[in-house]
Amino acid sequence: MEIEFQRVGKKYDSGQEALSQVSFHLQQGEMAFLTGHSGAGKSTLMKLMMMIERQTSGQILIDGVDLRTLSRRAIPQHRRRVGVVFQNHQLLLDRSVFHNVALPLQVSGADHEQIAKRVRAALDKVGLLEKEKFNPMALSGGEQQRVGIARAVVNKPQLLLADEPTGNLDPKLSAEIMNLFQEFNRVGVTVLVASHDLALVARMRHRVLTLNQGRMVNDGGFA
Ligand SMILES: Nc1ncnc2c1ncn2[C@@H]1O[C@H](COP(=O)(O)OP(=O)(O)OP(=O)(O)O)[C@@H](O)[C@H]1O
Repeated sequence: MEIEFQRVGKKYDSGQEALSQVSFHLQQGEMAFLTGHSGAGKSTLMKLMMMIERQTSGQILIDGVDLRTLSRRAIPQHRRRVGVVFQNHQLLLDRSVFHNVALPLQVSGADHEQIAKRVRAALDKVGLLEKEKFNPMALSGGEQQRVGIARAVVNKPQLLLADEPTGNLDPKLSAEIMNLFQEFNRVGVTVLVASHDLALVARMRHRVLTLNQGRMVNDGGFA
């Protein structure tokens, strides 16, 4: 998936201007990091890409299509093409690892056999195939995060967004999670990872986008 922001602004109803005049272009198949202080606008930028929030100025083009021109019906279709990973992974604790990963497929109406195949393929990619019957509470923090990643990729998204995916993890586990994102990127998925961890971001040697008080202050260089 290819993404282009053209002078995008987002002002919340509260009056808070979270983004202003943000322009950048992510090529199909590119991987980049998004950094910036707390409140700089990282989550807002990702919410605009998922159409959870709408920009108040400027244009967002996804594969050349202006998001404002999408019909109401096209919005869920768009969201299915985007996989999202959060820091607090938001797993459901009343169901197994398997059923957590299966959720996005159930929403999109796939049959049982197909669901089982896709869920196991996703769990295999994150190295958790043998834990499919476990309750998420019985897993370590790093494993829980990998379940969240399996769930994000089970629909084979063309864009993977991760908002502070390593926030609670130690450096070794954080590096493992970043390597996983890199593997998805290697097979053609466009990946954008928001992270506070500048040392980790620098080690990954990808493009770095930096927000400061809602403005893009650095694009292209390494952290
Ligand atoms: N729903 C909302 N309503 C009003 N203001 C909001 C809303 N969401 C975010 N903001 C404000 O917009 C600004 C940017 O917030 P955002 O969550 O995008 O930053 P962030 O860079 O992701 O921060 P963090 O790293 O702390 O998650 C902040 O000032 C925040 O308080």
